[in-house]
Amino acid sequence: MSRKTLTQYLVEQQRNNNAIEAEVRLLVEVVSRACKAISHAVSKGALGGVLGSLESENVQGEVQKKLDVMSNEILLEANEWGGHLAGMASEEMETIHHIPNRYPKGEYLLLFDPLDGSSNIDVNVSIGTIFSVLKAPADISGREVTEEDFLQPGSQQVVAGYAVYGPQTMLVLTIGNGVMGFTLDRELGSWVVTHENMRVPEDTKEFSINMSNMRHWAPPMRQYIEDCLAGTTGPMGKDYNMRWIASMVADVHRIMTRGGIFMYPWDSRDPKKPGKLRLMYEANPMSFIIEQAGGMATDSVNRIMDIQPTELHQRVGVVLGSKNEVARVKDYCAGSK
Ligand SMILES: O=P(O)(O)OC[C@H]1O[C@](O)(COP(=O)(O)O)[C@@H](O)[C@@H]1O
Ligand SMILES: [Mg+2]
Ligand SMILES: [Mg+2]
Repeated sequence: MSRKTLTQYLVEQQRNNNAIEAEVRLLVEVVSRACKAISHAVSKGALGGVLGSLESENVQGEVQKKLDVMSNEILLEANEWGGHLAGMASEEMETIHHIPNRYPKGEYLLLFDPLDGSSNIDVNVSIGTIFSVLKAPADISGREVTEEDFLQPGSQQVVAGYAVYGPQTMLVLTIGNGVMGFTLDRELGSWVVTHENMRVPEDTKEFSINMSNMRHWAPPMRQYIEDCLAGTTGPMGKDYNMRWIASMVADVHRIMTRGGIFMYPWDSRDPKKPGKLRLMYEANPMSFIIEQAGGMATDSVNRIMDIQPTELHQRVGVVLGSKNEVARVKDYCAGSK
């Protein structure tokens, strides 16, 4: 039995289910093609000269890896030509990217973290790409797109997805009616449906957090982890396992597959920042995917997708994954434990 490809799935969603517009379908096709090209570059490693850092820093003051910049360029170039977009924004660019005037302006906005998990590139551990699609305001055809147009809460997302470049290359996608997983068939050159209707188990015994920051966390977060570590002898009454890959894409993908809770909370190293991860390129798309799979995503207390962004590169605390465990952390952080 031959399996469905991404293209067949998207056509079906457009024609039979009316779940997406033609423009969105084409946009997802273009982004997924760009992810294939990134996957190809990633897999060449040292042979393709893609490892290592550049001299440059991005807007967040982080040293850019060669692959951060290459992946950004691949996504920009692919979507300028065929993306049906009004504009793009990326973790790696200070401000928004206008679509050159010579092309008809589309109605959508694309945001991405071109290469997530940069610290894992040179050590051959899973990395990925995260993306989010928003609808531009209705008057966009008559004017230039602005940064303001992108500042929409995550609940407005039309599509979110990630590609994970691991032992297998996978694309995980939501268009707002559940979550589908596709595996890249390198012989065919196609994304093939392999994980239908992905669901996050409601309960878990596995947490994911960078434990080296423990002394910097707020007391309720420390307490929650201490209670997890106490296992069967503590208030949770169960033993927990821990995983931290340090690529959000890979950690979230594990949670999408077998459940778990992922946390990058506020910490006192840089107290003015609400968190390390970026709302528009990381937290919102992952929250949309997790919620569509039956999970929950908060900044520790509030729903991430309800946050009204005030800046393009805004940061946020992130607690997401198995619903009942995320709710438990919320109880700790809201002061009820
Ligand atoms: O190195 P730390 O502090 O554990 O942080 C790891 C986190 O940082 C990130 O790598 C940030 O993403 P970028 O690589 O896109 O900057 C997340 O993917 C990951 O969860
Ligand atoms: Mg990232
Ligand atoms: Mg990145």
